[in-house]
Amino acid sequence: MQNQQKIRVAVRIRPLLDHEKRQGHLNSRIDCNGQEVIIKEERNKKSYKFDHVLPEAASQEQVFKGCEIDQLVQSVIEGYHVTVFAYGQTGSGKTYTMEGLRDEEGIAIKQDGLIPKTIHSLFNKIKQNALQKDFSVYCSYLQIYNEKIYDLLGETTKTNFSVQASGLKMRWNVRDQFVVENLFVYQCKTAEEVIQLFKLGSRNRITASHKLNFQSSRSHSIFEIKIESIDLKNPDNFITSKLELVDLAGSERISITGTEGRQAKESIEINKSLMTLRQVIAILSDTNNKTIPPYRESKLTCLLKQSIGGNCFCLMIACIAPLDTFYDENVSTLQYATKAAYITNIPVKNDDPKLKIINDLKQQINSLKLELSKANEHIEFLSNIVQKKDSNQNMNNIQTRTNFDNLLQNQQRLLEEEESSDEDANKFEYAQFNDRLIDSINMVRELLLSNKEMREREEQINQKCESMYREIQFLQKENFELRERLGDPDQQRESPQKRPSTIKKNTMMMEEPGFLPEQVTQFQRNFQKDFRDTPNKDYKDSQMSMTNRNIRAHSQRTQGRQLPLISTYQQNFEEVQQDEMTNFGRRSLYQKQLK
Ligand SMILES: Nc1ncnc2c1ncn2[C@@H]1O[C@H](COP(=O)(O)OP(=O)(O)OP(=O)(O)O)[C@@H](O)[C@H]1O
Repeated sequence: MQNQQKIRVAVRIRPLLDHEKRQGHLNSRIDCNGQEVIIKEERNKKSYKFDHVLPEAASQEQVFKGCEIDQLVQSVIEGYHVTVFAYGQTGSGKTYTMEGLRDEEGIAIKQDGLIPKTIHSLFNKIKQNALQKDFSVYCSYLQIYNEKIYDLLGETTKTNFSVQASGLKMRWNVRDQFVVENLFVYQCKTAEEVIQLFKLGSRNRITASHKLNFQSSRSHSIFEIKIESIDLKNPDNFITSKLELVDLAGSERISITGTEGRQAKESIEINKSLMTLRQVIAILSDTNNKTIPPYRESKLTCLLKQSIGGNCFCLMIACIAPLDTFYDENVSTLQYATKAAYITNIPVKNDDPKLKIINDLKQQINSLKLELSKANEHIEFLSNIVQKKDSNQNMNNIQTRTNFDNLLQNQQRLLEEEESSDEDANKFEYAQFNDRLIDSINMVRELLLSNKEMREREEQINQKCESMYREIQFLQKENFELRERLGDPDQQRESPQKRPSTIKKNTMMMEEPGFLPEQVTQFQRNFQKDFRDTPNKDYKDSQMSMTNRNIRAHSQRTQGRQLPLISTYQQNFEEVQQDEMTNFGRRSLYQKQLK
């Protein structure tokens, strides 16, 4: 039975700010009681129930405890993906809730929000589990600004957008996930290192001032903490999980915020992506609606695909600025929060998929070995029976011969007297013994045969296992080389911003440039298929040897290929794609010639 989990929803109502009070704003329409948020409007009295409701007076600590974030951190430690995201209109307190109170430079300095508290909680739990597991922690931080993805810990700074003007690419991977390419990932040993990185990235995040918020986030941000854990007792037990902490940009009405020009364009992009998010939430919350959620329509929903309707534990924090003037926005936020609470996720433990297969195969091998040893025992047992019968018969023969002289006369007499009846009895006994012997031999034969089959199966599994180990080794080597390679530009670049010394890893996604043996076999099979009906054998042979030559040349070329520098990676990747296109073109040509 799969572990189904509804998205948990918390609503936080922020207090009226001093300047709002001075301007005469009031809250006469929104209140809360226990787990309920109450709309006090005369004609439209309504209450909404949520998992957690945090009233105006709730401190940051109370929000952290009230939302049971500690439990979510425990799930990450156990190997589940977790997402916490803040949602609400502009100025409703999302950044305050997630990061804390910001200073003028836009860095959270006081009243730590959920992100710093969660980081501390995570490292406390790592410490508690240190005797059972070895943990590694990696962080990355990105923002989606004007529908482009930027690395907040990479080259980009607020003033320097030319480096990543086109934004980072996103691609779909084999595990059914969207991943961002070339995103910097930093290994961190302590909570302080993670918080330092987080602050560094927050400083790079784009903010602007408008009528509703003097430090409004103009981008959606995703701070990701990836945890790898290895069981110390059983090192094959390798688990990776991630904790995503998301601060969305707030929806805004341009007529109220008074934004113009660049900021107005930002507002449009923010509203567009939030609209897609709302569509996804609406579709997923309605079990009768069979429409496919439009995840692909915005970068935000692509990256939140696993979190909303996927395999994560997810907490949504809906933020409310309870001013009467925001009545419509607040009702809309409450409605979407209610819908989100109907969405079912299926969290799964993230064992490494390759190791999972290897472990399964190992289990199969063990059970086959067990069966084999049982079968061997059977064979031995039956062989013993057959041998015993043989020796018994021999013994009988010897005895008969030894006593033959003594018994001869008596037997002769008895034989003469009862010749016919004795002969019948002996014949019957002999036939019975014969039958049993044949049965036993057949059984032994069957067992030998199944023994042989099992041996072959074991052999196959071993081979599969070996090839997977080889593949893992190859991937590890490639990963190591990438890390090494990424180390260089990092050291060479003189960054004005200090990063922790443990910066080690980069998730730059590399496509395998050479052919895998399976691909070669498949390619040759395709070739055979294409030329199956070609009458001209010489032509077929020459094409076949040309194909083989190309494959050999390609693999020599790609094996000797230097791994590309980050800057030339894209170019090399296109070159590999070009190679593959050429092969594809060649095959199409063969097919045309054939026709
Ligand atoms: N619970 C709270 N207590 C006191 N002040 C708060 C609270 N929540 C928010 N604020 C203040 O309200 C203002 C707006 O908050 P914040 O910037 O977090 O909103 P936001 O939802 O992130 O807005 P945007 O979407 O525009 O980025 C800030 O000055 C913040 O300090």
